[in-house]
Amino acid sequence: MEKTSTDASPLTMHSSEKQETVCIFGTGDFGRSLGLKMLQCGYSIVFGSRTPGMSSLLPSDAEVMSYSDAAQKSDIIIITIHREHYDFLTELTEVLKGKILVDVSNNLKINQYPESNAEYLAQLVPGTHVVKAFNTISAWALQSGALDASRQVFICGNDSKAKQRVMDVVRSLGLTPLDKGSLMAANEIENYPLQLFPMWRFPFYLSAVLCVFFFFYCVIREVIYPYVYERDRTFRLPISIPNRVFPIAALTLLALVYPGVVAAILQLYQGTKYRRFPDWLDHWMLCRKQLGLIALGFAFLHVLYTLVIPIRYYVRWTSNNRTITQVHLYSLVFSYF
Ligand SMILES: NC(=O)C1=CN([C@@H]2O[C@H](COP(=O)(O)OP(=O)(O)OC[C@H]3O[C@@H](n4cnc5c(N)ncnc54)[C@H](OP(=O)(O)O)[C@@H]3O)[C@@H](O)[C@H]2O)C=CC1
Ligand SMILES: [Fe+3]
Repeated sequence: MEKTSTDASPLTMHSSEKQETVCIFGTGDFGRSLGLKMLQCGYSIVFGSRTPGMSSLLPSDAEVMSYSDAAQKSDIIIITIHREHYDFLTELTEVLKGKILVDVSNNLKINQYPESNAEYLAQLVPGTHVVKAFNTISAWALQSGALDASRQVFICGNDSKAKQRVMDVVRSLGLTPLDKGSLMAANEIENYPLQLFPMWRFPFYLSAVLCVFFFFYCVIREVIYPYVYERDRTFRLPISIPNRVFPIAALTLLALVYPGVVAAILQLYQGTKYRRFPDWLDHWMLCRKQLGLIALGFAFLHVLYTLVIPIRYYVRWTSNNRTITQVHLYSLVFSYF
């Protein structure tokens, strides 16, 4: 296969000073994207591959060689290979001794394996310093530069020096490292990309409960209670009542955007601000933005519904007007005869 190249001139100002060599195992989607980004940031990249001569679409400035040759070129090796194919790394135990192995892998299911991929890698290749990183960054985002919302890179590992070096690499790529502690945290970090909008779940359930509660409250107050008066209820159920529910939900959610008061009371009660908040408060603090956005959504719906109601009144007015005109006309005609 012909080798296609991608231009990768360094983007960083001090790129000429850096030129540290980093090895990337695997020439798949993620390996290629990360390699290109690192080249642009001034690193020298050596790819390890099963088929060095066949690798296509790799940046032209990068070297490609066999896994064992590539491993000798750097003491940081980023393993962009799926966990199922890690077995062959045992053959490289000697070459990899003392090196920093960066595990970027993700799984297809939450808690797919008994141990995390990073811990499995550490058991498979003893004598190495395994650091978990980059798994929450997608190859697409690296390529397109669409990293605005996901600049955070969770990092964990048992060797603090190794972790620091990986954090330096992360920083130099314009990303933000977030130290999650020892390799025991790898399981949590690996499950993270599999959780669909984790911070939206609580605000979503809360707003659903609020809506249902106030909807039934309004139905009891405005439909069941005045039932005896036989009023027109067709318009109330889908329009008037939701339009009353939306602002209540919006204001309640907006009030919940400020858990800081609860946190401050708790700190006063505990007499210190250095103790960890309980999990429920921690989670509440973390999903403030989502609560605010849902509140905004409800406020928007309230505006829409409020605009719809006068239209309904206008339609009723015109139909009433037409009926009254016709009644007048008929009474005139009958009075004539
Ligand atoms: N794609 C993404 O957006 C992200 C991927 N990741 C993780 O990065 C890792 C790589 O993902 P991705 O690049 O998408 O996967 P690909 O399938 O595109 O690439 C995997 C690479 O692994 C190498 N490899 C080594 N041994 C084997 C083997 N026995 N069978 C097949 N391939 C082998 C191959 O490189 P070669 O042929 O050169 O040996 C292959 O190109 C995964 O662990 C994934 O979870 C993490 C975050 C995001
Ligand atoms: Fe209003």
